[in-house]
This record gives sequence, C-alpha cells and structure tokens, in this order.
Amino acid sequence: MAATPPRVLTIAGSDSGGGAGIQADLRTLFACGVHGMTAITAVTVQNSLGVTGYTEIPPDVVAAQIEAVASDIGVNAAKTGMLASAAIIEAVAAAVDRVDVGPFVVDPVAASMHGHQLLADDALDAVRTLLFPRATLVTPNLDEVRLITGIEVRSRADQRKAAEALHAMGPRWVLVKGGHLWDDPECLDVLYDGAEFIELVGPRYDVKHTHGSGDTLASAIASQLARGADVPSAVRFGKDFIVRSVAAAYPLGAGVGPVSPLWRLEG
Ligand SMILES: Nc1ncnc2c1ncn2[C@@H]1O[C@H](COP(=O)(O)OP(=O)(O)OP(=O)(O)O)[C@@H](O)[C@H]1O
Ligand SMILES: Cc1ncc(CO)c(N)n1
Repeated sequence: MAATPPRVLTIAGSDSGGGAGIQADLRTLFACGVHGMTAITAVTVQNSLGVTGYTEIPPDVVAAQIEAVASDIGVNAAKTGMLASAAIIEAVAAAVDRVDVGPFVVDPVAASMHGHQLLADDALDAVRTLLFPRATLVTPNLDEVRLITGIEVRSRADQRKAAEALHAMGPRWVLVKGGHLWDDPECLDVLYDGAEFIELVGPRYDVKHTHGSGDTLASAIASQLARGADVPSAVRFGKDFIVRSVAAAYPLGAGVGPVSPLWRLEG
C-alpha cells in the first residue's frame, strides 16, 4: 500500500471540451503527484470554439461538496476557478470558514479565453469582499485586473500598480499574470506580498493553443502549497510548470487547443 499523497481541492466549473476548468485542474494535479478533489460550481457547454452555455450548481451543493471532502479526506490546499455567481461565492466563503482547506488560491475567473462570460456582473463585489480577504494568493489575468480594480495594465510598471491595488483588498499574496500583455516579448508575472515585488519571467511562445493556462498554473501552485512549500517557491514551480505546459500544447477541434502537463509524465 502506498502512502496517501497531499490532497488538493479545486472549486471550479466543468469544461466539456476537457481543456480548462475542473478537467485541466485534475490533469495538472495528477501530473504534480497529488490527489485531486472537486467541488463543481457549474457545468459549461464548451468546446475548442468557445462556451455556448452553462448551468450553475445550487450553492448549498457546492458548499456540501467542500465540507464532505474536508471532513473526511482532509484538504492540504484549495484553489478556485469559475464560481459563476455571488450566491456561489457566498457559499464558498462560508464553507472555507467552517472547515480547514489550508492555503487558499483564488483564480478569479471572469471569462473564457474566447470572451464568454463565466461570472455574473454583480458578483465582482463578492470577489473583492468575500474571496480576496480569505485568499493566500490571488492570480488574476489582466482582464480580471481591469474588472476588479479598474486599472488598465499596459506595461510592466502598471502590473506593479495593479498588484498594490489588489493587495489592498486583503489577500496575503498577489500574482498579476502578464500573458495578456501582448506587446511584451516575454511573459512576466509579478508576485507581491505588500512589501516586495518578485518578477517571474518566462518566454512568450508563439502558439495559439493556450486554453487552460490560468487553471494549469493555479493548480500547479496549489500542488506545491499542499506539500508545504512557501508561496514564492510554489509560484516559481508553477511558472516553470506552465511554461513547459504551453510548450507541450496541442491542437484540438477547429479552435483553440489546451496547454498540456503530459510532458511531466513522459520519459
Ligand atoms: N504564449 C505564452 N507563452 C508562454 N507562457 C504563457 C503564454 N501565454 C500565457 N502564458 C503564461 O501562462 C500563465 C497564464 O497566463 P494568462 O495571463 O494567459 O492567464 P489566463 O488568461 O488566466 O489564462 P486562460 O488562458 O486559462 O484564461 C502565466 O504564467 C503566463 O505568463
Ligand atoms: C469551466 C471553465 N473554467 C475556466 C475557464 C477559463 O479558462 C474556462 N474556459 N472554463
């Protein structure tokens, strides 16, 4: 019998195309050698061309999934993805107050990469006031930064300004991802704890297939937090992991294919 691996809970939506959401999270957690568990918040109808609809899971069922795994299996770290509505965010915040989920990574997913909305407009305030103060780390992309802070990031200096504004909302650490800073020849993610900026620089690959990159990064980070790593070490691991996963991305369907953690399982 093998030892029980670290356990990570993802609180997120299902992507029927298998590229992002819960499916990307479980794939990444598996490749990172931890046990993945799920609290599903919504079921999206999605393929490589985009999202054509979704249905939300009742908030009490989302909370019950979190409590069921925490009370029996135990959670060494948790991450959130698509949360869909203010009511689901309220249920998640209340649940993580009731049970111990360990370090809590909040990826404030607002839209799919095709621009389809995955979070109700009136849920932004709940993200700011209920999720961020509970977060060990928040990992917004630049569109989410604009929605949450009103700051339009156009440069690396703007990324730092945005990190300060986000940190003032209460998370312990902020990671402002620079994937959408299209003019930057590199992909720079800025990590901030209220005192020090840490720059994580990676190559920018000229690939179309980057579906699920945010989910893969946040799950890889959570896998290391579950092993007891500190946040800068976990984020450095995550950055290396996503760079290799973008390099291993593959085409799928007629649209955008997923990044892939399969490189970690090969040879
Ligand atoms: N073309 C690329 N080449 C290398 N790294 C990339 C590329 N695009 C994004 N990344 C990296 O992937 C991670 C996710 O970044 P991004 O800003 O794209 O997040 P996201 O928009 O939340 O992702 P998603 O595509 O899942 O919505 C970051 O570490 C970013 O630097
Ligand atoms: C379910 C789901 N979560 C997250 C994203 C963002 O990548 C997506 N496209 N779909």
